[in-house]
Amino acid sequence: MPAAGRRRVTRRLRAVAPRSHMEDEDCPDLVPIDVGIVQDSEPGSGRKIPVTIITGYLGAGKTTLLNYILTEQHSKRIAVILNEFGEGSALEKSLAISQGGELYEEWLELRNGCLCCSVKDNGVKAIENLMQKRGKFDYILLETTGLADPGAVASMFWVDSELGSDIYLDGIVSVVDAKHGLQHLTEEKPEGLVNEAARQVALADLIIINKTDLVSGEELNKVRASVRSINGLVKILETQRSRVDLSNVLDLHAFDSLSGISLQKKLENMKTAHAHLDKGIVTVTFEVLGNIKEENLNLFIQNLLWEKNVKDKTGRTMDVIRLKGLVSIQGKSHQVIVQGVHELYDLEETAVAWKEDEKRTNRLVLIGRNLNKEIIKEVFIETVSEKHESS
Ligand SMILES: Nc1nc2c(ncn2[C@@H]2O[C@H](COP(=O)(O)OP(=O)(O)OP(=O)(O)O)[C@@H](O)[C@H]2O)c(=O)[nH]1
Ligand SMILES: [Zn+2]
Repeated sequence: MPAAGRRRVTRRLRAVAPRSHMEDEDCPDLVPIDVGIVQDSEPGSGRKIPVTIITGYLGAGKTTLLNYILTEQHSKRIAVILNEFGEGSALEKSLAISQGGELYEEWLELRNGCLCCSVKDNGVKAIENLMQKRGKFDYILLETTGLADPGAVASMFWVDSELGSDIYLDGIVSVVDAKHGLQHLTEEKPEGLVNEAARQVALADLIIINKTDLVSGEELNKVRASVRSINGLVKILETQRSRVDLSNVLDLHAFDSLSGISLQKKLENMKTAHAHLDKGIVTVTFEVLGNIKEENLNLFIQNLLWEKNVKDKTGRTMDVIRLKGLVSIQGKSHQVIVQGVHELYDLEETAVAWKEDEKRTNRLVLIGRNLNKEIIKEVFIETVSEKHESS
């Protein structure tokens, strides 16, 4: 990999990251593609390429989903990065040759216009490699290893997206095994450890419950209910052999202001999940009327995500994995969308204007552990009503 062109995440951060994240040595930075001159002369080349992260527990059907997409006729030019960790039915045509300890991915061009390669790592290097083939594809699908934390991978793209990178994070899709998913999701982990399967569901913008051929309707209902109790916001599809309408997977715009309108509908229709007493991941949602100051909102979010000083009744830290919301910021005529993944978050004005006769309001959804709706709402009200001197 060329050292030239490497850039640290240091300026123009849209997604706000605490310092600890920025200094995280485990977080490989993406190499921005050198398109400077070409960009202006070639029509459409300035368009950013969406990346969808495909996650899901070991053997759930991620590779099956990507193979399906690769072999379907769909007039889309999709670059697919398969994770070859599991044996599965990965396209064996693709090669990953180890040379001097470094992996070199070979990209295969398929008959339907798609590109494919398989990798052993988290796939970020494969994307760098792929970007040298710009113009040959319009979309990137990235399979992560079954035990990966998709939040870490997502954060990399998200932070990078405003740094002149040519890609942006479109959404996180999680494949859940209908047969074994319930067992994975409800498995108790020692205190302090996160259940990876549940985390993948918590972070997802779309859930595909796969292998429905292996379960009864009753079992399927249980898996669906378990998924829903973890993530009250996510869209759920059910499949066999991961056969899914591509339009449901691509272009979710889950991380940009375009998702504001669909988020609004979801928030309005959302029923608050029952308060679970267990240690599992849950979704809580609350609404507070009024107009808030941006700096106060920042303070609230940073206390929650960075300082982690919001505790539940028993003193346990509320651990927020995913945060979404639509809020009313003083001085802004449009609704503002809040997005958070782990410690990164971002505020962006949407295209939806507050109507004159409309009550301005703030709706927030949090997915994570040890969340207590009443306490969070109280802390929110306290924080946004405090008079913090603005400069
Ligand atoms: N019965 C049944 N088997 C399926 C279905 N979808 C996938 N499989 C099988 O399940 C196994 C695992 O599928 P993969 O697509 O490799 O799963 P994966 O999530 O990529 O697995 P890892 O990469 O190892 O984590 C394969 O043998 C598939 O053929 C389905 O809908 N029904
Ligand atoms: Zn796989």
